[in-house]
Amino acid sequence: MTVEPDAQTTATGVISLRGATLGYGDRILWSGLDLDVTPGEFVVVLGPNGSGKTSLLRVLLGLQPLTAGTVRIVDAPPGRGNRRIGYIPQQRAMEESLVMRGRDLVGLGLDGHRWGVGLRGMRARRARVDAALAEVAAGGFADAPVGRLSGGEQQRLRVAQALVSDPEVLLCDEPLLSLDLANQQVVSSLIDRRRRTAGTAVLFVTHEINPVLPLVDRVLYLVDGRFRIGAPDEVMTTETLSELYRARVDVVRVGGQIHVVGAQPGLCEQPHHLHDEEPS
Ligand SMILES: Nc1ncnc2c1ncn2[C@@H]1O[C@H](COP(=O)(O)OP(=O)(O)OP(=O)(O)O)[C@@H](O)[C@H]1O
Repeated sequence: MTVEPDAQTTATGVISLRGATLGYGDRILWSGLDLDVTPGEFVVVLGPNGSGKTSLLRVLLGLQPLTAGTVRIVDAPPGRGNRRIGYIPQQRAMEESLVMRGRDLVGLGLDGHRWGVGLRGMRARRARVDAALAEVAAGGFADAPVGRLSGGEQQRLRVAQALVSDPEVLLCDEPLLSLDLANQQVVSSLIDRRRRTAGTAVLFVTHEINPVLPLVDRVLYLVDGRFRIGAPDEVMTTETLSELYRARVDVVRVGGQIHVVGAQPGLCEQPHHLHDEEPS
């Protein structure tokens, strides 16, 4: 007798979606999504405003149920407060009046009970926080009130908070937004180092692929209920994106960067200075 394997036994990824559909009321954001993200893989999620990128992260965080299909993340259905999942929320400046120290912010990423009570537990916890701070080179400002730190410094602390529990999956929602180029590089190389050294799988929502392009293994591109998944060279082409957008979209490569011209607002690069380049 042949036994049909179920979604659980066939799952090969630390993130695994099968026939996943998400809609709000009559509106379907995406449907029939099959995706396995393997340990150490860097998957970027792209798409115009409102295409359902953040909603995908909310599903994986257990904050939003699927309309149909199945989802598993680190061997379990999504649930709140799972320390095997690190999450970097959208970059927002913290209140200037926020007096919490950086090291306390990072400590919020740790489970209380895992470190035990008493002096030994406190020491172990502190050592873990110190290690996370060192990993993002934030030791120098760890005791300052976070409200007084620069956007880049705050973002390094958010990365440390997401990584302090040694997660197997890192979910990032536009973590480079409003960072300057130097800090974009700092933050993306921190994330890259973690997935290379610890095998943490990364799902990275962004509007701008170029700052992370050298790191990307696969792209999940969502447009108006449709999607494509594949290597950047497969997905980021004039043909594929025109098909997805159902309109002419030119993908132009300039100096190792990818520019998308003619798509809906919210994704496009500036379309100027690109006219002489060959679409790929
Ligand atoms: N709880 C909800 N109820 C109804 N509609 C919702 C809910 N949450 C999100 N939406 C809608 O779903 C759509 C997708 O939202 P989502 O935030 O996932 O998009 P996104 O791709 O991350 O967009 P952006 O690039 O603008 O951040 C939006 O139109 C949003 O208004």
